[in-house]
Amino acid sequence: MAVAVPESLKSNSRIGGGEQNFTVALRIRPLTEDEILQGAHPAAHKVEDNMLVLMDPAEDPDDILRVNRSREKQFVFDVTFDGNATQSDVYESTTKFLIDNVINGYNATVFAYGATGAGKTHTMLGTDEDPGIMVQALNDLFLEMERGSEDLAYKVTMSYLEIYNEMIRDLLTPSLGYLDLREDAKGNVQVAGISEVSARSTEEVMQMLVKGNRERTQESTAANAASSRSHAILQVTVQQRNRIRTTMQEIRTGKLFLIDLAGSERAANTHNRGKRMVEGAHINRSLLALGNCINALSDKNGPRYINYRDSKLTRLLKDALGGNCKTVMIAHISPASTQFEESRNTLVYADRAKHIKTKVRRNVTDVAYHIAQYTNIITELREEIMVLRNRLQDNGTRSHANIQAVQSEVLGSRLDMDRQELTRFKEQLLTSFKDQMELRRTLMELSNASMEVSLETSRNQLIVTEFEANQGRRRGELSNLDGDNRYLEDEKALELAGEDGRVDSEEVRVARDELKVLHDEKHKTQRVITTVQKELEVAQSKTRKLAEMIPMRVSGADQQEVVRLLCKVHQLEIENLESQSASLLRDFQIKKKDMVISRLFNNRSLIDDLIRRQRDLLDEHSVHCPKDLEDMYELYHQDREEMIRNGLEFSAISPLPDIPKPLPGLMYHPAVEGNPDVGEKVFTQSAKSQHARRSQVLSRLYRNDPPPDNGQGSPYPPPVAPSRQSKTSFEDREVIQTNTRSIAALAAKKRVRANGPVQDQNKSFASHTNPNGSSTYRPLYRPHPEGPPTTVAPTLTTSRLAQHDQLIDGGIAHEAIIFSDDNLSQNTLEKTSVHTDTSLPPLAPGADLAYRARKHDASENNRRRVGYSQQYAKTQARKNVRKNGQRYGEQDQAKKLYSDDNRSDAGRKGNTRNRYSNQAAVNGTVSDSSANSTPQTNGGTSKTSKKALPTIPQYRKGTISVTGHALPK
Ligand SMILES: Nc1ncnc2c1ncn2[C@@H]1O[C@H](COP(=O)(O)OP(=O)(O)OP(=O)(O)O)[C@@H](O)[C@H]1O
Repeated sequence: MAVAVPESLKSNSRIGGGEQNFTVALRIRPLTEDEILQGAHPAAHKVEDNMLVLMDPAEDPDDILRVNRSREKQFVFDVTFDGNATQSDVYESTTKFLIDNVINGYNATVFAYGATGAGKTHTMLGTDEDPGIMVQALNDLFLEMERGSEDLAYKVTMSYLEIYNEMIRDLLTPSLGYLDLREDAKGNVQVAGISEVSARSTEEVMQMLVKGNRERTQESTAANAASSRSHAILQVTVQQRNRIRTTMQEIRTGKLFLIDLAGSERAANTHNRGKRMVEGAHINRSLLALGNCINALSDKNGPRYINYRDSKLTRLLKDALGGNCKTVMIAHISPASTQFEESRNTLVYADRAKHIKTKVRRNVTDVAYHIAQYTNIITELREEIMVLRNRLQDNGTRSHANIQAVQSEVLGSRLDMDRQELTRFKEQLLTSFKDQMELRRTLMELSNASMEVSLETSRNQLIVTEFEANQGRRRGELSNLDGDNRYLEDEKALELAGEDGRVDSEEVRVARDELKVLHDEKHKTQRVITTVQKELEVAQSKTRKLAEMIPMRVSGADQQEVVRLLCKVHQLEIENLESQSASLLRDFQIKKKDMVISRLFNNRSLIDDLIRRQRDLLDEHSVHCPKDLEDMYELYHQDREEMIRNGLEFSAISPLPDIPKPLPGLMYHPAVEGNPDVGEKVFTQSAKSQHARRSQVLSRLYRNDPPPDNGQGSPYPPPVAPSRQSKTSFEDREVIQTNTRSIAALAAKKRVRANGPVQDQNKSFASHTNPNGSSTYRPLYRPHPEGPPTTVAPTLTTSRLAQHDQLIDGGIAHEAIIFSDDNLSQNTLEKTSVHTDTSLPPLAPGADLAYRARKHDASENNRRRVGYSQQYAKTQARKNVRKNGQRYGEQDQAKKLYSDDNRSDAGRKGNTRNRYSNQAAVNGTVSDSSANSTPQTNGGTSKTSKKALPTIPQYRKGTISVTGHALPK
């Protein structure tokens, strides 16, 4: 049955000092079998937790003297236990709260009081199976100390003694005999020589307790089979001190006294005799002294003299009874009616004890160490410092290791983050690079498409302008026809004319339609290019920002190196793409230059026609030709002859018109008019005189100086208008340019001859010598994709080849071509005389590869460039030599060729046509326009001769080709 802690005990249970009342508890044991056999009945009854009623079993209703007295007596204590209370209940309510007080330096006493056989030993000592207060208190004490602060150190000592017949005996060391009580100057009573045994655990205390109990004097009496014949006192001293040593150290000393008193006994009940009776007398005397002390201490009139000295028991319990101690008295009674008197006496004593007050204070000793002790203290402190240092070092090492572990962990996580971030950045960067490259590639393809459109546009424009130029020629020729023939031709023209009056061939119509489509395509492509360029700028900006941000976000050197390499790879990809783009651009430029060359040749052809027509008009109308014009005619003839002599005849491509000889009286000497020999003499003047004359002409032309007097009094031509001057200058520059080309072409021809067949040296050309002595080279251009393989290939004369190469690779002329190409206006093109032949023969298989090989053979190109450079140097040297008036064999040869050519001409009119016809017949022209015609071998104004006009470059889908000529067998 659990017993609640009474309110009165709660104040005592608090840790602290001050005046405190005795705590009195009452325990009523159960009836024993003997008592029941004796017919006893319960006389004591617990009526409440703190109250009992004692019934007087001897009440006699007939006793008149006691009639007015109450049969029952009520007692109130702090707590009351009956026979149902357990050992634990009693301990919890009476003793447990004292443990903390003792540990903190307060004294406490628990003693069991009562008659013999009332159950004191049972409460205090108990049994092994049902331990009493001593065991439980010591057990709790050690547990509390273990739970105490680490800064506090405890020392527990115990002594166990008995007072038997007023003699003190050490139960732990019984051999010590009887011990005396001594009192120091402060009045503290101590047992001299008693052994104080240190205990470190509850087990040690229990072992000592068991050992001491074995030594305790117990005898069998009539009242108790195992009656304690002595007072047993267990003293447990707890010293508490701080672990930190200082010069002044506080030591708290708490003492716990657990006392099992011997029971008072009445001799009548115990039937003791002899020794037992003596023992009983001592017991009763000491208990009487205790009772007296209690009576004195509990006097309501205030404290009076307390005679502790009447017994050793009271002397030892001096502090417990009236001093510095928290005291708990557990009174024990038997409920048996047969023990009524003993029980009543006990209750009366206990009731008095309730009024006893004690003054409790903490037992604190401040220890001041002597200097002599300081050495030990210092040594101890040093040892402690060393221990602490080692501990710190261990902790430090552990901490250092921990820091390293944490650092490595942080580093690892950072590296992981870096790695993850790098992966993310890498993906972003690669995506950005990929987008950028896609855009660049798209831009390149669009640029290429734009170039293709441009080329295709030029090709169609060429077709149109050529056609229109031919129409112009034809109109001019018609104007020369007589009436009937003109009528017939007009009828034919009307038949061919469309609704708009324009006479377009099918090819021209297609070309015009394509031009419209190409015009739209050009603008459309340009718009797309603009859009893609903007997208590329955005992508570049994004990539730039990413590339700038990544090094700041990625800390590792390796990671940064990875990013740098990625950027480098991207840069290389860009360069690769740019080189591809540049290659495409070069191809495009070459194609455009080829086209420009073609246009220039056509332009030259137109100019030749113009000159011829003008000359015809001059002849027909016998117009006086000014001296400077005659000079220009002369220069024109010289250049032409030189080209012919050097194999730069344009007959196969753009034949020179049959220029009429200069009019007599101007260019020629009057004395030799009509005499070809004399005429020849004119052209066989010395190179020096030729050069001087040429220089004069050029000088005049460039400075627009007035022509010199011809000595015949002929008037100077009227002053040339600025526009006219300009035109003349342009034409003159053309002449100069042509002359320059001639020199380069001559050099090229010589080089070709020196190197043997071009096909061997240069895989792109096959050469053969034409019957007229000029070399014709067949370029191995790309085969027409729609045509079957054939042995027929287009041809290119040596002069064309040389001009082509020279223009492509040579200095000023090269640049001039580029600029003239870029600045070539539509009007200019329309004015250009072009002849086309749509029946291109397919090329031989592999020709394309050969052409490409030539284009991309850098070493070959370099070699050729070196050759051109050398040739250019030679040309310059020749010019210098000419300036010095030296004569060259080539000029003689040119004159001879020119003379031969003139002699073979049937006449000025139609001479050109004859030459075209002859050339076509020799070369076996197979153009559509001439395929069904019969080649003319003699002069005349036949239509066939017109159709056999010189071949010109023909462009197809951006690929250069040349109107074909059958290779000579
Ligand atoms: N609360 C109890 N419950 C059961 N039995 C008890 C109780 N108290 C005492 N007894 C029994 O009563 C008998 C006497 O008890 P105990 O020896 O403890 O008395 P005592 O007061 O110590 O006597 P004495 O003064 O002679 O030593 C014992 O046999 C004991 O087992």
